[in-house]
Amino acid sequence: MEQDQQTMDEQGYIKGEILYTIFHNEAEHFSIIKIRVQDTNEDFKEKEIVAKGYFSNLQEQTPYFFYGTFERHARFGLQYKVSSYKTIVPNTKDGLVAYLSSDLFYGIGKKTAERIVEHLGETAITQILNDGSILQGVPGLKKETAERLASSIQENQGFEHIAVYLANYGVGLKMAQRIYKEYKDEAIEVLEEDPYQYVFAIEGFGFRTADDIARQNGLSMTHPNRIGAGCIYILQKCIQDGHVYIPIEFCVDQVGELLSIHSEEVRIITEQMEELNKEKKVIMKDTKVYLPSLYYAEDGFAANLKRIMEKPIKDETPLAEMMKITGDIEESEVLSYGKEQFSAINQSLHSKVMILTGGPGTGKTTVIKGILKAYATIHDVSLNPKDYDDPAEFPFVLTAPTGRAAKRLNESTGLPALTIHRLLGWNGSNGFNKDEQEQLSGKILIVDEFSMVDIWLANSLFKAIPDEMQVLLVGDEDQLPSVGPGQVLTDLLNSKLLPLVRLNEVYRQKEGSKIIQLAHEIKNNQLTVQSLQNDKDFSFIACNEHQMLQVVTSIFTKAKEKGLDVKEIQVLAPMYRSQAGITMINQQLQQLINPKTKTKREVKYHDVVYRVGDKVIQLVNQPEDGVYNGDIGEVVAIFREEENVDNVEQVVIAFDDKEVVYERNNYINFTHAYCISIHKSQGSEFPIVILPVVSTYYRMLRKNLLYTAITRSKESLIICGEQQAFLKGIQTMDTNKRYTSLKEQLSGRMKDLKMEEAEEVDEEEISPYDFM
Ligand SMILES: Nc1ncnc2c1ncn2[C@@H]1O[C@H](COP(=O)(O)OP(=O)(O)OP(=O)(O)O)[C@@H](O)[C@H]1O
Repeated sequence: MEQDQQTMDEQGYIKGEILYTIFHNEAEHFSIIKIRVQDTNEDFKEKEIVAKGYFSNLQEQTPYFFYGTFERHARFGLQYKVSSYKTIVPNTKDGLVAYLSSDLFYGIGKKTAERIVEHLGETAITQILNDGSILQGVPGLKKETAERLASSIQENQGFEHIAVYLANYGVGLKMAQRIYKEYKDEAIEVLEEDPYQYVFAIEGFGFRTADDIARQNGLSMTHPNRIGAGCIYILQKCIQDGHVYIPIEFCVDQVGELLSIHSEEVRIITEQMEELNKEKKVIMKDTKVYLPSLYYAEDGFAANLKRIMEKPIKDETPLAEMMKITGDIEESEVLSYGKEQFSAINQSLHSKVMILTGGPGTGKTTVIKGILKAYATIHDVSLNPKDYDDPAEFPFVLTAPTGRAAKRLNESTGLPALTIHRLLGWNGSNGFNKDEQEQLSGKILIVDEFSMVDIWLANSLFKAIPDEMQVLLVGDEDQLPSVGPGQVLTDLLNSKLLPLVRLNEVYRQKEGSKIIQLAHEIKNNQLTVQSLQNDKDFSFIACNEHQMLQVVTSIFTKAKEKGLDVKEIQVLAPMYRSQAGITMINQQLQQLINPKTKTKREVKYHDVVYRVGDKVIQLVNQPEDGVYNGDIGEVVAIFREEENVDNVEQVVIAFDDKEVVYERNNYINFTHAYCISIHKSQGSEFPIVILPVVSTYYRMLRKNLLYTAITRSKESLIICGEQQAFLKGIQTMDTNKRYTSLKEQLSGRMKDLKMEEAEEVDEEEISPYDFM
């Protein structure tokens, strides 16, 4: 403590009492306070100063040392920005009695405080901090009260002590709060012995900061903790690029580079990786290294897929009967299935697990509806959930990875469809309610937009599928892979282990859709400049990066003049930065569509203004509130702190069927959605899409990205930008290979499993018409 004091005294400080609190945010522990200055080593002569910082449990009329720096605020003038602080524990008997009987310590009145001070003397606090049980000897003090007081004193002083200590390493108060919450009294010990732990346990704690602290504490360049942390850090970073594993050699190189370890010493890295492997902190297999959660996710998914496939379907419906059944459906739907579509219906009803893939407008939804109806006829079951007394008896389970995709599935089939998270019952940090112990009920599971499902979610879903359940995985293989690690759909297709029907024939094109034509030309590498001629549902507006905002604005202005609902129009762009990036487009469109008015409430968060009426998008899964990454909503209310019982500022966002309340520390979970990223648009469709494409996006312009963007539009597509950039983009393949080993895992496991028809189905010989 004394040493801390010395180091801190070299820093600027203000000693003083809090007069009153000007602002306090409970969620972030952020406060702005007015201080009466008692002493300072700063060049400051005033009697009072406004200070701000992240504090825990500050008490008015209690003296503190505040360490920090002066800052001039544009509106509020000179302020003291506090980087750490500590209570000045009184050293007189009267002061101690006042301190112990203050609001800080519940249940201690003046009389009890006097007895404590009487018994322990002026050094009472130091004695209690050293050994809380010393309070047990205070006459008349109940054991419970003594224990509670000891832990409150330790808690209060503990945080300040740690904050002061961390400040020596340049770690601010906000981070200190997070560290203290996680490690409590062990924070300093961890910091001295293995600060790298913070990188993995504390959000926002950088590897470089931990490394600097470790080096200051004399940890050698090749210390096992340093190298181990470097490995885990590199593996975690690689997950962000979608990898499930990375080659050991690559990992060693990356760790060497991160830690500046010379090539002659790389042996030390390999040895430490083997150590981590023994401790099961990483998994090394052949030439690959994984984080355990990913290794076991792939392994678990493969094992569960095998388990499900091992139970074949008992009843076979003869082909002639299938023809008859589908013929009846065709009549009721007033269409006739194409050969591939019939194949898909027939094959899926005879396969335990099947994949259905195809581009836009090839009839995936039409086929799903056909499968549901045919299943209902074959098994003589109702498609109406209300006809079942026990909901668990309802045979059809429909799901999709995003809220919007699930909603579309529900609208197109008329059956209940949930997000995978809701289907499995997300229960917060502990995972899902449905798992291998408590599996899903139902007979046939249809998962739409399967290309978006990462290996973690695929594993969780397949765990919960009972042996007898039939599974149909539906997705478009040409779309972007999942945001999370893995490429489950692609790996399953490449493994050639599952029956597959690929729909190639386009039906919507027959209705004259240029959008679908473009999508298929991109997919088949056939698009030329001529394809970009304007049509009734497509236009290409030539402009450069600097004209983009003006062009997008004028499209919206014209749409408004024509009386179109601007909410129907969605701008999709590949990146946030640039003159024509998502951030600038959003700012511009907010001004046009939802401008500032005297009455409309707004809040500012990190330089972005959110206003009632703003269109916003959810950026992360928040299953506890039923909102998911990619859901689009509208700000419907903003409450000031004094206007609600929780005394915190709140933004309320309405999504399709629910309203979600966000407090300031969660504002990071949403952003404006006048323009959204193409990645976030996966699984959603919009009536009108505006797609800016300019050469400044060059690094992002890839075939699957542009294909995904174009296939989001249902009625109308407007591309604005440079033709050359667009043409170059659709010819650029995504070369960012993802390291995954699902294909190998599957072929290893399935060797001994007698496969059903695993080839792509081709029923050239038969046609439904033969039976009609
Ligand atoms: N056999 C068919 N005969 C006539 N029209 C069809 C046929 N199959 C599909 N369609 C029509 O083609 C359009 C696209 O079909 P559907 O929505 O099922 O395709 P999709 O693959 O799900 O497309 P997307 O992925 O773009 O939603 C629909 O209007 C549908 O009614």
